[in-house]
Amino acid sequence: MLELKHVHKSYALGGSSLFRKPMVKVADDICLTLEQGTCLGLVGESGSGKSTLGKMILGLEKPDAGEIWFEGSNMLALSKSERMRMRRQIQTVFQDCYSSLNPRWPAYESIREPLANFEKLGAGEEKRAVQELLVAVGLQPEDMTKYPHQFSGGQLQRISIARAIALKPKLVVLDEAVSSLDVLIQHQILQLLAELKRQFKLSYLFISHDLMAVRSISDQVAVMSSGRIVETVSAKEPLSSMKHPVSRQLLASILPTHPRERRVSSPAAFSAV
Ligand SMILES: Nc1ncnc2c1ncn2[C@@H]1O[C@H](COP(=O)(O)OP(=O)(O)OP(=O)(O)O)[C@@H](O)[C@H]1O
Repeated sequence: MLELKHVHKSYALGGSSLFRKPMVKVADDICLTLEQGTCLGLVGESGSGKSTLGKMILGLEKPDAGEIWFEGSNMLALSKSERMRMRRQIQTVFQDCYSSLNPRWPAYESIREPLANFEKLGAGEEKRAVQELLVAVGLQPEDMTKYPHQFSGGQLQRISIARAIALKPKLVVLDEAVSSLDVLIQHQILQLLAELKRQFKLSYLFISHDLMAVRSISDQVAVMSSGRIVETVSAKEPLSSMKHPVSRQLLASILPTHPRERRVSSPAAFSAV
């Protein structure tokens, strides 16, 4: 479904120098494949380039070099109208549900907006579609009249998810989508995402710094460090199959050496240890 071939991206480092600014590589020869109906987890420390990779797949950033293929088309070679058509097939959920939803809009407007942009439904059909989406994400149809400040963080993320799946996309880029939630709510949202993936035949790119959350939902896990994919493993393999020093470092941060000292940070981690 999605293939990245030798993708490169650099940013100029800040500063007021008159001379050529030094560049930082955030994607360095990235090659990745995501099969239809699966979840590819992308894990790595802060600043390793995960979000930039997600943005390039969403068309929000342009690679300096390389190709991004989606459903047999090179996304970087599409015309504007073809890109728009393709764009509806790839949706996203960001970490910060408070800023990704308009505080002045009731849930109805937030979920309806993509439908209004891309589909010409009658008012009754739109309302029915929004209500069905609310139910699909575990909320009530009546919740459509409520405003963001009337929801909890977990409920807001459910609305962001409803909005992301409103157009029945093929791929959803989930960028730290559960990171701002407390542990139990994270677990519920991960379960919801797994259920929606099955129900709506979705594929996911799940970006997180939390290795256990990534493993709990992904089929494949790619580890990123300084703009490079340093290791890709099946999520079914035991943790010990992760050999790269960066992967070991991520593991060490969640699994202290002595069992008595283990502070289980998520239900996913709990089942793994
Ligand atoms: N628009 C930009 N201009 C310049 N530098 C940028 C820009 N966007 C990101 N960067 C830099 O690129 C690097 C990678 O950022 P990115 O957000 O992709 O990493 P990340 O792995 O998602 O990190 P985090 O988990 O903290 O979000 C960082 O050093 C960041 O400061």
